[in-house]
Amino acid sequence: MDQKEKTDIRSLNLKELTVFMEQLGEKAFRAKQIYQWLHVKQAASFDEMTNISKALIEKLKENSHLVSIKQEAVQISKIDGTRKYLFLLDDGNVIESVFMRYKHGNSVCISSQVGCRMGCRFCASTLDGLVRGLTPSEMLDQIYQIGRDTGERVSNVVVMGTGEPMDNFDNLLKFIELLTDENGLNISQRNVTVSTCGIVPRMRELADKKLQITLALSLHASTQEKRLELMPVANKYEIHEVIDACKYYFEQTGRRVTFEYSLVGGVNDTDEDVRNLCRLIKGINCHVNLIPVNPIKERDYVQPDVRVTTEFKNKLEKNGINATIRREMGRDIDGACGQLRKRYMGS
Ligand SMILES: C[S@@+](CC[C@H](N)C(=O)[O-])C[C@H]1O[C@@H](n2cnc3c(N)ncnc32)[C@H](O)[C@@H]1O
Ligand code: SF4
Repeated sequence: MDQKEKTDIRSLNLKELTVFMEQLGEKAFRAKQIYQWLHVKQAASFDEMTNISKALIEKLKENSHLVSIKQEAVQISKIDGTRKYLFLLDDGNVIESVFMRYKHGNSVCISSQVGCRMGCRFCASTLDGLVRGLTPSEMLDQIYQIGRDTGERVSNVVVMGTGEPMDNFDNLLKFIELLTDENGLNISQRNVTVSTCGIVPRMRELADKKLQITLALSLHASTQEKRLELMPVANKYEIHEVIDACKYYFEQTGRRVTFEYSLVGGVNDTDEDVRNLCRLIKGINCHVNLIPVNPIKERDYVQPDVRVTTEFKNKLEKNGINATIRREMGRDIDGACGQLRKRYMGS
């Protein structure tokens, strides 16, 4: 059987794995054992499953495929221990993930797609378009591999690497289910953040699931006109529609929404921008994350002065809006998101 036709065993939930085992003529309790190997012990191959008979391992190899991504490179920051990983997928594609240490625990930022088709002007991940969405197992294995490599527990997961998670929606939902499953890694839903450029129907659908995960909206502008300059997705979903979807998310889940705002010098960092932003999001239970734009060589966007960034934050706070300036992690190894992969691919 071709690899592609085989069941992606690490993407199955326990119920599906039980059905799969029954189809192979095995007892249901075997499913629990194998699920443990896949998601608690995080086995990289079937041969690691020492309490499973050789015959069953052969049957599993014949009928299923165990996704295990390969660490191709890692850059480690001398400043704060941030690690940037490059992983090789079975089909030869490469993706990036980042491990960060915070006071409240270790956090992993994962990719959800190979490339992205959303075309945001400042983002390196989209320069070569979308190749494909990642499977639930490929999303999970970024966390498993990093846990193995560092030997440390991962307590927070942010879906903020390459790709638009809402453009890979079913796989995203399955990934969250597996990640937060009490029989698996059991990460609390509250410690999971999904960031989107604003695909309104999917944001609303996610809200209806009433999960306890945090939704982060990449807002980056305070008016429809300015957002259009930076983010082509604004052609499809108007800024007020996107804000309404955020309000809906809060209503359905009770979870405070995060607005990400990449500050670009001379583009969205003026007094008028901050005034418009206050007007746009006033009254919403939210938090604003200000991120000085990370320049990429393909565009001439620059970071504002530190003074301008601080002023921007202070003005938001004066208007009663919670705001932080995102601390740059791994400054010495940093390239903007997606740049390590681009360099690896030789462009
Ligand atoms: C790479 S995206 C992935 C998640 C999702 N596609 C989104 O846009 O929210 C994660 C965040 O990184 C931001 N980002 C992308 N390129 C950036 C850059 N050069 N400087 C600062 N932030 C950037 C995005 O705007 C977004 O808020
Ligand atoms: S910012 Fe997010 S949605 Fe926009 S191009 Fe980059 S990855 Fe895609």
